[in-house]
Amino acid sequence: MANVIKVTHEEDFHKVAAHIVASLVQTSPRAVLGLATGGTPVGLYRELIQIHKQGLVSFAKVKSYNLDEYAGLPTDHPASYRTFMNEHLFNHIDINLENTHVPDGQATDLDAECRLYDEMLSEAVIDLQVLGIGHNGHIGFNEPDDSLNPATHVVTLLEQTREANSRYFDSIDEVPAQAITMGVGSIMKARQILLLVRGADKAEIIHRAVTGPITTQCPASLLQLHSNVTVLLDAEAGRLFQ
Ligand SMILES: N[C@@H]1[C@@H](O)[C@H](O)[C@@H](COP(=O)(O)O)O[C@@H]1O
Repeated sequence: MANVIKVTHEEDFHKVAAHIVASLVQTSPRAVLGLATGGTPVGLYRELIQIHKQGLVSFAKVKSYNLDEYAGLPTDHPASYRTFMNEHLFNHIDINLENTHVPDGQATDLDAECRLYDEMLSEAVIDLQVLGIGHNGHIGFNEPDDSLNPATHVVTLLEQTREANSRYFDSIDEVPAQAITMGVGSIMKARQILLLVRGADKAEIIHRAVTGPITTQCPASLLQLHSNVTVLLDAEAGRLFQ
């Protein structure tokens, strides 16, 4: 059973998330972080930058692995996840960019890139994996399906996922059809998972993921099998939890 934390005030959401990440890095300066993109963790990253600027935490020895990246998008495209991470976090803290890893969506051989990413992951145990959730229960870009691939793989994005992410592009036609994502096996291997969920539109899916059946049709429900998951909810996303 996940540890579910529901916060009342929106600003506390980001502060609580940042406290969890920063405390880990303070006690384990060589921590390995699994990082996520999307709108939800932006406040967490903003708070971490603040805490870093106050001199309370250093990321100099931290390593990071991101969950996913669009296929075929230039690394410096404004909507690439590499750009997102650089702009929202890495460029503002003392992390060594060489210690940050985001799958290379521009690789000519995407399957080879997936194998390479898995090799890197196999050499590093993720201490804390930050996750968001898609409206259909996806984690990373692991979309609902009859079966799930445990390893890093190329995925064809569902239309609703492209639609949800089209806000970062000029139009939905520009959203890549495919992405590279860490698999659920790699996510489940993390020592600790912090699942961040905000907004009324996520209330039903997160309730289903935490309390409903464990099914590949809701990839986040597999997290019920992990022994150290914290689900952080804002008031709206936590509407269906007592
Ligand atoms: N690949 C990312 C996911 O990692 C993220 O969790 C999801 C939700 O994003 P948001 O937080 O913007 O709702 O968006 C994308 O699909």
